[in-house]
Amino acid sequence: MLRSSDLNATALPGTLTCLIGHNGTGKSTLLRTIARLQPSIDGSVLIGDNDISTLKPIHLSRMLSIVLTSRPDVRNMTVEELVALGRAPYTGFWGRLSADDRRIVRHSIESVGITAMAERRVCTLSDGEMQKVMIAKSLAQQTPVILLDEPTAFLDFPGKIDLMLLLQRLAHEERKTILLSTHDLETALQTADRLWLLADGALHDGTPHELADRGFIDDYIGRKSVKFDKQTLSIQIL
Ligand SMILES: Nc1ncnc2c1ncn2[C@@H]1O[C@H](COP(=O)(O)OP(=O)(O)OP(=O)(O)O)[C@@H](O)[C@H]1O
Repeated sequence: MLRSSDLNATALPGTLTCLIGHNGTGKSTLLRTIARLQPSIDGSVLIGDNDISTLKPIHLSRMLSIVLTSRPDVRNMTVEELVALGRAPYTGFWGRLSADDRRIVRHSIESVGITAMAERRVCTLSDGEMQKVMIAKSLAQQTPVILLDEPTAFLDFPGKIDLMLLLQRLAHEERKTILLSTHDLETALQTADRLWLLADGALHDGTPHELADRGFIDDYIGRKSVKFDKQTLSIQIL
């Protein structure tokens, strides 16, 4: 849950929430603030009953993981080794993996369908493959909350659909709270359980149909040459 004087929104377990808004409205800033990568100017972020500003880093890293668009500088690692870094909050100073840690890493790799590339070097991966690896790392971290900043930005159209359906499945089947920012409005409308729409300094929180019915999607598109169908949540350029 997010609270401040102007913004108040909740992302729930078992749901995929998409954060949308025009360029520069503050999506990345909001995600980075929720993940405590930058200090909050105002308001508070609660995970369950815990205000994240009061949590020790080790506890926060067991509750929340974030997948950013930047590639980690670990080009010589294998995919499996990188995913295993997700176990860091549990493995202590030396980072030694137990049999249970290894099982969790393998399961995370299988969950995102990248078993065939487990032995590949990270530097050989495409952007889309890298996104899946970072999601597997996040799964290995076993956090109830996963944040992703524009995970579909560099993917081709089928890749975007695959990734959104993967995140939807992880939210629904593994009861994760998944919050991601995206500019892919139509894909978000079709796959998200809820939307957080940042516009005019406010955050509108609701299901895609609720926000569509309240006129927020039309306002966000803001073009007479674009027809938005509230029933099917589809967009047509006239
Ligand atoms: N390090 C920074 N220093 C100063 N201003 C910043 C910094 N980072 C972002 N901003 C500004 O804060 C505002 C929000 O930026 P942010 O990157 O959060 O937006 P965004 O919604 O993610 O944008 P986009 O969709 O273009 O990625 C913008 O006006 C941006 O210029």
